[in-house]
Amino acid sequence: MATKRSVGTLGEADLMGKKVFVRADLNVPLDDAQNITDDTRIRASVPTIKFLLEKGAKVVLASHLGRPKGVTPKYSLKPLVPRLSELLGVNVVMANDCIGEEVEKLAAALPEGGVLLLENVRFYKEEEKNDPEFAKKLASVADLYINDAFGTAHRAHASTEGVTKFLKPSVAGFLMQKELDYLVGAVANPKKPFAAIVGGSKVSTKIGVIESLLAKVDILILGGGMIYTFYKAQGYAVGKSLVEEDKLELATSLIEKAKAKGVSLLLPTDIVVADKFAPDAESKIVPATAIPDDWMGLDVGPDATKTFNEALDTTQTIIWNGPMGVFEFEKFAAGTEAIAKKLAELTTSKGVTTIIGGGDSVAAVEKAGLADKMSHISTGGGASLELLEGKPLPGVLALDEA
Ligand SMILES: Nc1ncnc2c1ncn2[C@@H]1O[C@H](COP(=O)(O)OP(=O)(O)O)[C@@H](O)[C@H]1O
Ligand SMILES: O=C(OP(=O)(O)O)[C@H](O)COP(=O)(O)O
Repeated sequence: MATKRSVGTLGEADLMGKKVFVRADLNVPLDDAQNITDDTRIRASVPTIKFLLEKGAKVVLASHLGRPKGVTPKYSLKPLVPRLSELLGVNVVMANDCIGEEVEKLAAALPEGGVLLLENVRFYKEEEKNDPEFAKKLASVADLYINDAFGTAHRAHASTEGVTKFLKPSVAGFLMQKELDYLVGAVANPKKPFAAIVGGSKVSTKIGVIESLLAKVDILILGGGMIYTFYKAQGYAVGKSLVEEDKLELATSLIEKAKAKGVSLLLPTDIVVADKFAPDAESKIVPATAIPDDWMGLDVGPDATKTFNEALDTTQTIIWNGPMGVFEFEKFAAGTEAIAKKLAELTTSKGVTTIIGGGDSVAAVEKAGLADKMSHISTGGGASLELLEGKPLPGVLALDEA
């Protein structure tokens, strides 16, 4: 993907008094009382907005929240206003819509250094259809466009892609830039040795990532539910563990590809097995070659963790996507926690570049309280997966080149 122009190239002359349409990913989790349960994505969006406000711009801020079908009060962005205002140090004005007369009036009345938050862009089906008329209406209240919504950059929607046809320049925000620097830059030109750790539930959802990373890494560590398909492909008994019967040949071919490319592929040597899929299941540690019938593997064992740690000790760059086990159950969280701890230690004590590629691995790092110890934690699950598979993201492609 060509390098894109970043917001840092915009100066006071470009921004003073200008209305800037900022697409952020403010898709944060809310509880039943509409309280924000994790404000990471809001905090991650602040540097770009603050930069614009300091340069005297007027910010028209847009996002989606959830996957509403039409106007749905539970998916309103209104609950975000107090936290946004607090983090930005300004009183954020909220519109009841994302297009139309009221939005036009509020945008026209914005002072320099003011922020107008639009209502959920997905309240219109035209957003996800990337309808040009809708994109034109969104664009009509602003002079230029900044896309900082990395988490939504894999969607070709009106506010992430269509709007760039009507606003120039269209540039990447600081968060978008940082995500691309790590997930594209550091992965394409890693400090070597370079290791990837891939886990998660199924091999089918990670094939693209594994294949793409096999071309770049020195070490590939596999964990999570997908490993039982690899074991079965090698003729081991896997009991009641998760297996994708139609991916056995693929698993064998991935093992062969790793060999051919000289990649050290590490599968766990021992497993924590359970008698049922439940937090209170009976559990025991067994060799990977001896999973008993009627038991299922839900975590990697201590020997595997030791081997993984020794391999990781030799590296300079590590990318991690997907938990090592069912980390949501305390009894089966140790393998995932050990990876989180190891990466935190290597980042802080040895300056190793550690990149956490979105999704459940981020949740695991946060659960372990180690989020601030990693080099980069992606704010996009689906988007980071697509990037790591080598797919171009429509929301990035549409931006001006640097
Ligand atoms: N051995 C296992 N058996 C079943 N599920 C597993 C196993 N190990 C991990 N998982 C589950 O995989 C899920 C995450 O998978 P996935 O969505 O592919 O990862 P990510 O969100 O990081 O991309 C978690 O909910 C976790 O409980
Ligand atoms: O939460 C998001 O993606 P993620 O769960 O893959 O990280 C983004 O806001 C994109 O949302 P979408 O998958 O409804 O388009």
